Amino acid sequence: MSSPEPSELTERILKYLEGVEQVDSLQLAKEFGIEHQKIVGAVKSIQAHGERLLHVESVTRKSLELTEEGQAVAQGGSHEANVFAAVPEQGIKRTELLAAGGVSAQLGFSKAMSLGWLWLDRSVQPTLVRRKVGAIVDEVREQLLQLAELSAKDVAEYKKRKLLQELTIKSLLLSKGAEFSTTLTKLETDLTTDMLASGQWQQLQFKPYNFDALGAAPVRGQLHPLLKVRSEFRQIFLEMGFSEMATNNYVEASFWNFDALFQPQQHPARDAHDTFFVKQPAQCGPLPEDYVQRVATVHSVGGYGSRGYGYKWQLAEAEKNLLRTHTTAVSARTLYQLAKQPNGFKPAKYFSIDKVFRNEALDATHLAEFHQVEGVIANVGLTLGDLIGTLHEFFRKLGISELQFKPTYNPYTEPSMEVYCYHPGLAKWIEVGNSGIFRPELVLPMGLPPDVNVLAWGLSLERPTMIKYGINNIRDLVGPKVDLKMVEEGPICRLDHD
Ligand SMILES: N[C@@H](Cc1ccccc1)C(=O)O
Repeated sequence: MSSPEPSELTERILKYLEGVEQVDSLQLAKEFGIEHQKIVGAVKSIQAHGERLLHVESVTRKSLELTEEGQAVAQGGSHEANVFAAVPEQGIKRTELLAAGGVSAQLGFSKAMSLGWLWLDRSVQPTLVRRKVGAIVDEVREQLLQLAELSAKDVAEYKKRKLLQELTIKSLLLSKGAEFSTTLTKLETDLTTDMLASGQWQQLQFKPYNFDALGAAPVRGQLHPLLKVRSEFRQIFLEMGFSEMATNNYVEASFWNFDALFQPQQHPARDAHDTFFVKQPAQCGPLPEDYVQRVATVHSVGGYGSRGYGYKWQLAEAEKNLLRTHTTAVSARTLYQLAKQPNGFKPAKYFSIDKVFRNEALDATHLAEFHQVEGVIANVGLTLGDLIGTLHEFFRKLGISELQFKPTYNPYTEPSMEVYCYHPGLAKWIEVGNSGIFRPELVLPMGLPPDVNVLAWGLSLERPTMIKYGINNIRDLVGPKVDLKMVEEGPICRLDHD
């Protein structure tokens, strides 16, 4: 289809109208070979020149059309006629008759039976389908070929059989107005100082304001999907009464990242393969001495009912600066602060969502930096049941209601559980988090009362974001290869929480 300039089209429409009484916009579209929508647009712009040029009336018509199946029947015959035609003189086994034709053959067979065209000969084994009449008239086909002559009852019947459909067609009926003309004066869109000074404005015609027009989209910043999902998580924690921990330090002492969490100094995770150690400053500032002493003791000789690891704990190892490998380092410092409150212990619920760093092999789902979401609850007498209940509530707010737990090992929690959820899209259980109850070797040296238990769980922010935004490769979400259009046009995130 050609698409002439809009102004060309408006004049073409007016010229056409000059020679006729009236014309329908659909008819024009057909004659000009142009999309109907374009004709409607051109009529609208003619109307902008005033109401007296062109008379426009909206018309709505209903029209009957064959559906795809209806067209097939009109061309190749009805299902029942085709089934009839497929029955040979000597009869045919029913299964054989129906084998090729699928659903339509089934349908055609029952129709042909009820019309009395076919009968079942049970005097032979196996039963045969035979013709009951010599010849038939395919009325359905004939009627579909002559839609105009259908009775209302037939129309209803064929609509039910999905052979016919009724369409509503809207168009514009055009005729000449009182001030009809085949040429349009160009309408001015701006009133200039020149027009005012020369007095020319008095002769000019101005285009009316279009208050319905959409304005130009303002240029604005856009939040990255990770930030959008982060604010949803934050909202959920806040609704559950958690307060946010201060995570604004990527550099952490090994002490808080590992030692305070009862991870022995020879633990493989501390190895330079997994951890980015900081060269400068390589050592952290002063650590709380008496607490460090209690941590040293519990690692080397035990205490609080534990035998410890039985190795020589070294301060120099704990003082090494690193990029934190998990947000649990922040949880450790926050719990130590909680234990030190001058007015005694008060129950607390904390959360954090921030960046962590690991020296890992990079692939489609792993980068050297990512975000963790972590929740911590400290209260008297908490149990594993409380942890499971809280996880159910937390994940339900994320729109995940089916959870399973699998025992696992973390140096800092006992018992520890991996959290799995059923992903209906992937039709399998996927791991969504890790959790546990902090060990006595961790909370007691901090100074928390012995009857207080601390529950905690963690998950990554990237994984739910990738699932939510349908991103398969983490490099499409983070890093230099990210398509900024994805960020600009990405929808807001709504987790289905209640
Ligand atoms: N720190 C753990 C997550 C976790 C947090 C709290 C309790 C248990 C596990 C991780 O990095 O995977």
